[in-house]
Amino acid sequence: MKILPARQTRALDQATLQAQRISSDALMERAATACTTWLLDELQPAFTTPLHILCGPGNNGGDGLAIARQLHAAGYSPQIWLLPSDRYSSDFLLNRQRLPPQVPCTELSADSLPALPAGAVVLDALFGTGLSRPLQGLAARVVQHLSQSGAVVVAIDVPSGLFADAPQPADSAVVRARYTLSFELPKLAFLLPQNAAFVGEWTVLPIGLDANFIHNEPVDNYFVDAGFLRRKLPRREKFSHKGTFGHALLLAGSYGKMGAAVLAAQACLRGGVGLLTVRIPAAGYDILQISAPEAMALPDPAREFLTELPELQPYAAVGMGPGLGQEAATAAVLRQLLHRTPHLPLVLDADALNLLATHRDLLALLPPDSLLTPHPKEFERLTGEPARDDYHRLEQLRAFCGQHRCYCVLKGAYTALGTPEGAVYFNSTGNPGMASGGSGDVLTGLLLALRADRRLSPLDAALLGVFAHGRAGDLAAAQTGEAGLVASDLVRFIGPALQELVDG
Ligand SMILES: NC(=O)C1=CN([C@@H]2O[C@H](COP(=O)(O)OP(=O)(O)OC[C@H]3O[C@@H](n4cnc5c(N)ncnc54)[C@H](O)[C@@H]3O)[C@@H](O)[C@H]2O)[C@@H](O)CC1
Ligand SMILES: Nc1ncnc2c1ncn2[C@@H]1O[C@H](COP(=O)(O)OP(=O)(O)O)[C@@H](O)[C@H]1O
Ligand SMILES: [K+]
Repeated sequence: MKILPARQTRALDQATLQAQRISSDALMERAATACTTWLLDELQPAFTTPLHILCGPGNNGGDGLAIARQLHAAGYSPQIWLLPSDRYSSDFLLNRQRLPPQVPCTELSADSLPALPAGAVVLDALFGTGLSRPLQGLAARVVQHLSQSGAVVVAIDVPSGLFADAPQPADSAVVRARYTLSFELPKLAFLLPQNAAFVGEWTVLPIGLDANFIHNEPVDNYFVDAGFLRRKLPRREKFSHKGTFGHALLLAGSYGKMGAAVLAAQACLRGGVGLLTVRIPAAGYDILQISAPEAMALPDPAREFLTELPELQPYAAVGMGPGLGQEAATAAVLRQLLHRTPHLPLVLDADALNLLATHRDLLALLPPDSLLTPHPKEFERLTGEPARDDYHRLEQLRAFCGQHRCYCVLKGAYTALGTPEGAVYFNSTGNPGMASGGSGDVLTGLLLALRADRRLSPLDAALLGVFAHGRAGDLAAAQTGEAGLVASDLVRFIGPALQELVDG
């Protein structure tokens, strides 16, 4: 799915009205119907549940008024609270008129705020994508009142006070929603950790906005769901052989961290690689041979960490990082690797990234289309500059990928894949059970397998790998629960997660 900024959302609205020859109030009615249906199906309020709808002066408020009318028609008794204004949108006014007289409608003021008992449901329809400045005065007071209550808050389109695609000043008033119902497409703000407390659980409600417009509109940001990846992972042809899927080389492990090498190796094997060779320090030889018998072991002469780069000629892709340590001799191996692989697909993670950050001249040697997989702290080391906020970090991601012509997987709840062209793809799979040691090593191994598969472009390999890794986490968590999920469980579910994506 594409992620449209607020200004493009308005153009999408207009394009829809023209293409479908409908009036703006008909579109508002669709939006309201989608929200009402969600409320009745998902929240299933009792007829006695207190239902309050807070309406602002624009079309977001118009949505709230239309929802109130629909809830009333369904037998509920919503109460409306209006934010006074000297300018209302025409569809707000139209829906104000359409409101049955039985629906109580009160103007908000500092002395007149709804009493909100715990368990009350409040629909926040104060402001949507038309927010042009932070909330102040009465609107801010209402938001504060709301956050002090124990009410279940459902934000319509976007929590009021939250900019859909830009940071707001610290300590601005923003509604803290339990649920956010967004129309047609997700908003960038939903995907950033700094907004989690405002957005709550978000859902996209399709309202039939113009698909042609969405298709043709250039964007910087995408949300990757299973539909987005359809037909990207080719099935295995009947007469394929191990050469078809590439021979990967993994450089990983050091004394005490051989598990990282094992996890990455197992994930690479489950990721469908044709052949895998693993370069481990000599002390890791038995460990690897026993825990990943399908892989070939190529022990380094040194016992505890890597000191020599093997011959690279046989390999289709090279991965380096999990459990490496940061010895000077290992940094020299990374340097040789970068010098000798101008055309080999590379996947760099963990200590390989930390070594890049401490030997910064190496960054200039990164072959084009290299794939880096930092978590936010590793990314900060790579850029050398702490991010001011999550939006700034995204700008850093675009700049870094552009400057180094690389793909960078910035790991997190919505892992963000940056491309050399400046696009960012947000992943939709995964769960907090994956926030434990070793999950990243599994991702590295899986990505290495997909980069060794010559049938896949660098972008598709990265998108598929990140998605399947999270999906493996979701499949595993369904069995183990989130707390009980460990990285080796991810390995077991890579196969099923990939199989779901196979074309045809
Ligand atoms: N294509 C879509 O996505 C659709 C959007 N609709 C709704 O329309 C909304 C957008 O409507 P509008 O463009 O009217 O915008 P809003 O309803 O968000 O508010 C705009 C009004 O609020 C004022 N305003 C902005 N920031 C303010 C602040 N901080 N303090 C006080 N006043 C402020 C503006 O001057 C303007 O009068 C969406 O969020 C959604 O709820 C639906 O009705 C139909 C379909
Ligand atoms: N809350 C979360 N929701 C979804 N995925 C998560 C969450 N926390 C962590 N992950 C995923 O788990 C992996 C953790 O990687 P990393 O931080 O490198 O861990 P490690 O170094 O322990 O292997 C990443 O792919 C990340 O996206
Ligand atoms: K809202």
